[in-house]
Order: sequence, then structure tokens, then C-alpha cells
Amino acid sequence: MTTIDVKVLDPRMADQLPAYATPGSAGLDLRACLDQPLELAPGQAALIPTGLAVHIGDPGLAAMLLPRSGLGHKHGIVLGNLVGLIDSDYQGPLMVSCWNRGSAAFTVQPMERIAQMVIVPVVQAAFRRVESFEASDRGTGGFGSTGRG
Ligand SMILES: O=c1ccn([C@H]2C[C@H](O)[C@@H](COP(=O)(O)OP(=O)(O)OP(=O)(O)O)O2)c(=O)[nH]1
Ligand SMILES: [Mg+2]
Repeated sequence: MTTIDVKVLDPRMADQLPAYATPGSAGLDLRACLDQPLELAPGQAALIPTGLAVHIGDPGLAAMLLPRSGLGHKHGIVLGNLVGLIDSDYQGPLMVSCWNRGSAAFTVQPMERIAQMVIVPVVQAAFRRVESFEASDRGTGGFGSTGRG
């Protein structure tokens, strides 16, 4: 198990550090540290604090923020940036852009679980400039070049 430093920015999160809900969970639920309910009109997005800061510290790791499937599918509550990427050297407050992509208003309740965070491995690459690539089977074909279905 990898250990990541976390700061509690909102005292309500002191006994709710990120934790896997089941032994096989990939995601860690993040909560909306709001003082009052926040209504999101259809199409509206809001940046919501999670009450936490994390410092991943290892350039070989990052965190990705993803929607919770129930909120996204049933209520249209996804992320305004579609996916949040947390750099390993970021030390600021962990924020969630909550976007109501649905057609009905949705009220986010204080401390409700609004998104999930996945810790993922990252490969940092160096780029070597070349004039031509070694031939590959695909070559330059893309964007449907192999057919639709
Ligand atoms: O959903 C998110 C996305 C990002 N961040 C934080 C952590 C991340 O490391 C930092 C920068 O994110 P990103 O690089 O995606 O945003 P940017 O618009 O490129 O900002 P910057 O110029 O600061 O890199 O913002 C969050 O708290 N939540
Ligand atoms: Mg950036």
C-alpha cells in the first residue's frame, strides 16, 4: 500500500480521511465541504472544496478525479473538467468541479460524496526529436480509419 500525505483543511473531514470502501475499491470518495446546500441549475458548474489537501510527492503517481456513477448516470452530476488530474507536486486544496449536465436542478448537500479519486501510476517521458518514424502497422491512419463498428 502506498502512503500519501494528506492535510485536513476542514475539521469536519478530520475523521473522514480518504478510505477505500471495500478491499477491492479503486476509488476513494470525496465529499462536498459546503456550509449549506448548493443548488446547481441545469448546465451550472461549481468548484467545491473537499476539505483536504494531498501531496502525492512521487512523480511516478498522480490522482485522477472521476464522477460517481450513480450521481452521473441518474442525476447528471459529473465533473466540469470531465476528469480532474492532480499533479504529484500539487499541495493546494483538493477541489471538485461539479457540473450539472442534466435537465433538472440538483442540490448538493453538505458533506455529500460528490466524486471519487483514483491514484494512478504515471510515466514521465523524455522526447527525442526525429525526422521520420520507424514504420508501424497503423502508420498515420486514425479517427475511424479501420471502419466504424
Ligand atoms: O479537478 C481538479 C483538477 C485540478 N486540481 C488541482 C490539482 C492540479 O495539480 C492543479 C492543476 O490542475 P491542471 O494542471 O489540470 O489545471 P491547469 O488549468 O493546467 O492549471 P495550472 O496552470 O495550475 O497547471 O489543480 C484540483 O484540485 N481539482
Ligand atoms: Mg496544468
